[in-house]
Amino acid sequence: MNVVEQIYRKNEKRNHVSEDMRSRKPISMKNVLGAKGKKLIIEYKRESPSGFYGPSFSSPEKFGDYVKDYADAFSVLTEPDHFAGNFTDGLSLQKFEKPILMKDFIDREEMIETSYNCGFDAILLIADFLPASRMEELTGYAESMHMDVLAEFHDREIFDRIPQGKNVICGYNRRNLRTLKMEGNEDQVVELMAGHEVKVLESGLDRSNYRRLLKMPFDGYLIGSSVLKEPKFVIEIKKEGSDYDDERNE
Ligand SMILES: O=P(O)(O)OC[C@@H](O)[C@@H](O)c1c[nH]c2ccccc12
Repeated sequence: MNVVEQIYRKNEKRNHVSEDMRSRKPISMKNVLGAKGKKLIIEYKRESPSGFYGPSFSSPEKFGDYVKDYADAFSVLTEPDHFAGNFTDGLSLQKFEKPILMKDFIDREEMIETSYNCGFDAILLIADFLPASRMEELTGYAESMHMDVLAEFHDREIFDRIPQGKNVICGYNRRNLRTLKMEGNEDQVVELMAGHEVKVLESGLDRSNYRRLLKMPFDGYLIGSSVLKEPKFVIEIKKEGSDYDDERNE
């Protein structure tokens, strides 16, 4: 069983946050990413099973302070065992008034409630590990909580599990979460994703490929490791992305 399946199996033992700790109403990540120009979703994580460790920022708040002028949205890994995350990691980012995505292995309504109560604006649902029926149900539940969903996939064969919905953002993860290998097949999925208003490219964006990837018809780019290792790179990505500011990627 791979590490992601192990994580999902432990979900029933995850703590649930029932106290509402929000300091503001949800902000629509889909609206923010759907506006003109290339949008950056910058991610905070302390480590990952694919080998990342040692972010340049000692806390999500310090991370937010640095990237706030370049990020259009934040992403935070909250899974404790393999990413050293915590559901409360997003609280300190609310003050920046940008949408915050809870990156976790969500497969139940209770985790969406926890996400809302911990100040997040959007949740991640991974189609490679959830049946279409649960993708639909959990997307509907997030909508009832006024939250958006980043519905991501890697395996093109399961693309039809991605729901259409007014709160759905479609993401393509370049990393295969079953093997943890980076398999950037973005050229083959652009066509597939064309029916979604807001499209996000995730994982493995770095100095070797960012110019090429920014040219592609994605609205948002989810970037973690390369910026967490070298924070000033985010300034270069934002500048490169600004060359496309008058475009809306149809
Ligand atoms: O650190 P990277 O290669 O820039 O990747 C960020 C993000 O895309 C990645 O953390 C991610 C995308 N989808 C996920 C699902 C679960 C855990 C992690 C992820």
